[in-house]
Amino acid sequence: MTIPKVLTIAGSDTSGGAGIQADLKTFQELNVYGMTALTCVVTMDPQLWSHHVTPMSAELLESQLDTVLNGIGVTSAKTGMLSTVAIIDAVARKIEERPLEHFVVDPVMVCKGENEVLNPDTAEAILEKLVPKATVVTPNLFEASQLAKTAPIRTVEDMKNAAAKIHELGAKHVVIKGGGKLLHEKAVDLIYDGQEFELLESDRIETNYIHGAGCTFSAAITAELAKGADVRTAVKNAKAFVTAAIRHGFPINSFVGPTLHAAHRLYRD
Ligand SMILES: Nc1ncnc2c1ncn2[C@@H]1O[C@H](COP(=O)(O)OP(=O)(O)O)[C@@H](O)[C@H]1O
Ligand SMILES: Cc1ncc(COP(=O)(O)O)c(C=O)c1O
Ligand SMILES: [Mg+2]
Repeated sequence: MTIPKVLTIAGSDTSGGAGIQADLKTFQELNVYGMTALTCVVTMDPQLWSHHVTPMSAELLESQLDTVLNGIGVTSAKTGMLSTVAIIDAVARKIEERPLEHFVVDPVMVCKGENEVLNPDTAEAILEKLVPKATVVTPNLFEASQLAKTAPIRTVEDMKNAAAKIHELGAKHVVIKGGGKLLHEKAVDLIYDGQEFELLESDRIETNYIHGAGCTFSAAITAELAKGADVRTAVKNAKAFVTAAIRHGFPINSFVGPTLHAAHRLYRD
């Protein structure tokens, strides 16, 4: 049996629901072999749950990328939290040396529950260096407005406008996640391939337990692409996977609740 090999280039969420942990759990659920290149470690204050990000050195990240890209080989990779410009430069360089069949860029700029951009310099570097190489880029509403340099996105029309601008930056497919924040009764995501807009709608679930939903969604897209799906099918399957995971999200303390990565397997509702 051959199992597709995939790579996540992302940060460690010590609480286990987002970041590299969400990616690996998703890869496992979707029957692909997951490997990692760690960019940073995120820890939380036990009393206040404020986040602290400790970056890896760019050299250490490069060694991890060499291990996987040159020592093993993958067809599909995704990025998550990239904590410094040096790290983003290193990712861009390594991907240029060894082009991938599928490169999913999840342009993580914020953590849910935190209002500030992690680092404004990294937002610009992601836009310049990684988005042009992306098979799929998966911003949430805030990240889409940063990449497209538009006002806050509130409606489906705003999403379409931002998607067209992000496509012009060079991403082959743009997937903007409306999630729970759009002025809409459904959880709407938009796919744009430069030609056609397609809206994906699912029930909007009333819950606070959505930590790591974006990581889970982009990891599922990466896994589905690695198994041979076309982009639209991969995004649709990923949406079904993350919707089930959100439906069965659960609290792990008084601050945070992750999605349940096993939901698609445990509950078929
Ligand atoms: N309340 C919700 N109900 C149903 N789906 C949701 C909800 N919130 C987010 N989603 C979906 O989860 C996925 C991740 O979106 P989102 O949570 O906006 O990303 P991020 O975690 O990057 O902010 C998207 O497919 C989005 O539509
Ligand atoms: C390491 C890491 N990556 C990514 C994220 C973003 O998570 P989400 O999938 O909720 O956008 C977080 C949020 O805490 C994180 O800690
Ligand atoms: Mg996100």
